[in-house]
Amino acid sequence: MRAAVIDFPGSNCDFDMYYALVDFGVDAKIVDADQNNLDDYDAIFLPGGFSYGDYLRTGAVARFAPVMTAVRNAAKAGRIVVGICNGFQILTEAGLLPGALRMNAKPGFICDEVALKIVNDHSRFSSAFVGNQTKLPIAHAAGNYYADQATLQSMHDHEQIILTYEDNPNGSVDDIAGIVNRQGNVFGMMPHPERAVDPLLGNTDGRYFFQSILQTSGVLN
Ligand SMILES: NC(=O)CC[C@H](N)C(=O)O
Repeated sequence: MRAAVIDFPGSNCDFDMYYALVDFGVDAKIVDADQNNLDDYDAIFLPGGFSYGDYLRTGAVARFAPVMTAVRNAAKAGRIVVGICNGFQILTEAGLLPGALRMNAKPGFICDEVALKIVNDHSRFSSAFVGNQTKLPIAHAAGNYYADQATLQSMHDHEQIILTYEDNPNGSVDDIAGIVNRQGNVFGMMPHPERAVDPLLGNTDGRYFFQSILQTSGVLN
């Protein structure tokens, strides 16, 4: 699998994502947000961070970066597009995922490890998780997911909610931590699987996320 990890000015999880992918044998490259061609890649990862300093609203500037036209085309073509934390915020701002990420209900940056429920265990991003519970790190000030009632109903109906918080840390509606688009190829979540891939990091549950993508893409058994 060839994967692009997009480096926006202010991204700070690009190397974590890059190393996690390389560790799984993925042919990963870090691609600058000024690039406008992603034709060479099977999967595109928008990493965490503070793109463009989180001005004017987190993800609101990044959605206009030159690379986003190529990200949209990849999404439309059914290729895998993943947004982690700031990447999730960018994908909602770009309209590639429904809803929005608002400031945490209790204002402040939360850096913690949280318990999560796997609500949908047969998506391309969650099929390798064992059981329906996991624990992953979070690190955000704007993780408060919001969507209106009609959107939420449609997401429930189409099994687009993949992960929820056991103990909601940020005020997200319906405890939502991670969602997929209707077509099943664009995914966003606030927790950081790339920070939980090695025993040295104290948690290896993030490996199930990468295994899910690679197994459902036919790269791993
Ligand atoms: N870890 C991150 O990606 C941070 C996300 C975002 N800038 C926030 O604070 O909400």
